[in-house]
Parts: sequence; C-alpha cells; structure tokens
Amino acid sequence: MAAEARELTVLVDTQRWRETVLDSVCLAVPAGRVTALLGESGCGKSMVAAALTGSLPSVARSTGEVRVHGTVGLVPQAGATAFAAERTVGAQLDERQQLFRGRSVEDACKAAIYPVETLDLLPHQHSGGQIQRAALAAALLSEPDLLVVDEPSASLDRGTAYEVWASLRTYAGTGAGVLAITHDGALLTETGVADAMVFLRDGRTIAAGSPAEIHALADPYVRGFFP
Ligand SMILES: Nc1ncnc2c1ncn2[C@@H]1O[C@H](COP(=O)(O)OP(=O)(O)OP(=O)(O)O)[C@@H](O)[C@H]1O
Repeated sequence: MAAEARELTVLVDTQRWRETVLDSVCLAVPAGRVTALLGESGCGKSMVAAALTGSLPSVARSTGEVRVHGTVGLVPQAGATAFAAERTVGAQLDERQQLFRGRSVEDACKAAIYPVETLDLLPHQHSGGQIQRAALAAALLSEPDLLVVDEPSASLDRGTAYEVWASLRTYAGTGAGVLAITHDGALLTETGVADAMVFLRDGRTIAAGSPAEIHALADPYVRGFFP
C-alpha cells in the first residue's frame, strides 16, 4: 500500500469561516495501481491530496489516520505553484534533477508529455496545459513512491489528455501508487487507466471500488460522472 487514510477529518477555521471539509474519509492508494478520486467541485478532493502529501493549509486541523509508505510527490491543480515565479522552468527542472539524481530532465519531460521547446520560458509564460505537464515532469524527477496528481488533464485537448493518463499508468507500472483527481469520468472510462475509483461528496467518501463495481452502482451522483 502506498498510502491510506482512515477516518480522516479536516476542519478549516479561518476565524471568519469554520467548516468540516473532510468528514471521516477512508481511502486506499495501492502500490502499482492508479486510483482515481472523483467528486463535484468543492467536495474536498484537493484537501485529500494535501492531507496525503503533508501540505494542508495552516488554517486546517486534521484528525484520523494518514499513512504514507515512502516518498511523496504532488502535482498541484495550479501547476505554476510547483515553481518559483522568476526562474525558467528548465532551470528549475535541472535543479531538481541535480537534487534527486534519478531520471534525466529529458526523460521526465517525455514521460509528462511536456514540450521541451518551452523549457526556457518562465512559469507564467506557459499555457495552463503546458505548466501542468511541467509540474508533472518536476514531480516525476523525484520518482516518488506515492504520486498525487490534481486534475492532470483539465486544460488539455483530448489527445494529449490520453497521453498523460497513459503515462500515469506507466508510472504506476514501476511500482508507485498513483492517486489522480479528476471530474472527467468519461475520459477515465475511455482510457481505462483507473484500477479503482473513489467518490467524494460533501467531504465524505460515498463510493469506492473497481471501475466495474462503480459502473454497476445506481447512485445518481456517481452516475452523473459518466456519459
Ligand atoms: N487553503 C484553503 N484555506 C481554507 N479553505 C480551503 C482552502 N483550500 C480549500 N478550502 C476549502 O475546502 C473545501 C474543499 O476544497 P477543495 O479544494 O478540496 O475542493 P475540490 O473538490 O478539490 O474542488 P475543485 O474540484 O473545485 O478543485 C472548500 O470548501 C474550500 O473552500
């Protein structure tokens, strides 16, 4: 098991706003598998990603159990936040490569379907889809045991989205656990990359299982994610 959460509850208290954003969430991310996390906007998917990767906001307090076995990598929903604003993406990928000394920058960019022609641009000079793939390349350089990707294909055309999902599948094939957050049940079904799906609603886990088990459910909330 690359990671698991049991009875994970997260309370956000900003002084002006107080809310339980995750309520007794249970989730498993097996090693060597792609687990997809789905749910409507604001239901808490990114908060699960933050809890698993140790990056909860300072206004959040968590209870319950989170276990991660090995190293973690996060591809944030806004890819630019994975980079410093004032240096080129290429320079920052080179620095990460020096730090981890694993795969080459070229190899990580290829795996992330990131176009190397834009390596010399600053993060904000990238398109939404380009910087998201650059953030994936950055995460792959550290070869984490648990890779959490938040909306990896939200800004991509269908063809490139397919390639990115296939690449996540390949990465899971190296033995890592991959947790991929998405709204796009149709794309998950078409690509067939998810070994398991977990659905969140209002901060709670409401369904989990293999794609076949999920497709057999009559729950209209779950069915609403598929064409
Ligand atoms: N940094 C933060 N500080 C305070 N509250 C936050 C923060 N980030 C998220 N929240 C709150 O936590 C709840 C869950 O947000 P989250 O970003 O996890 O949703 P999501 O399911 O990922 O949504 P989306 O699909 O729109 O990205 C929301 O009510 C949101 O307002």
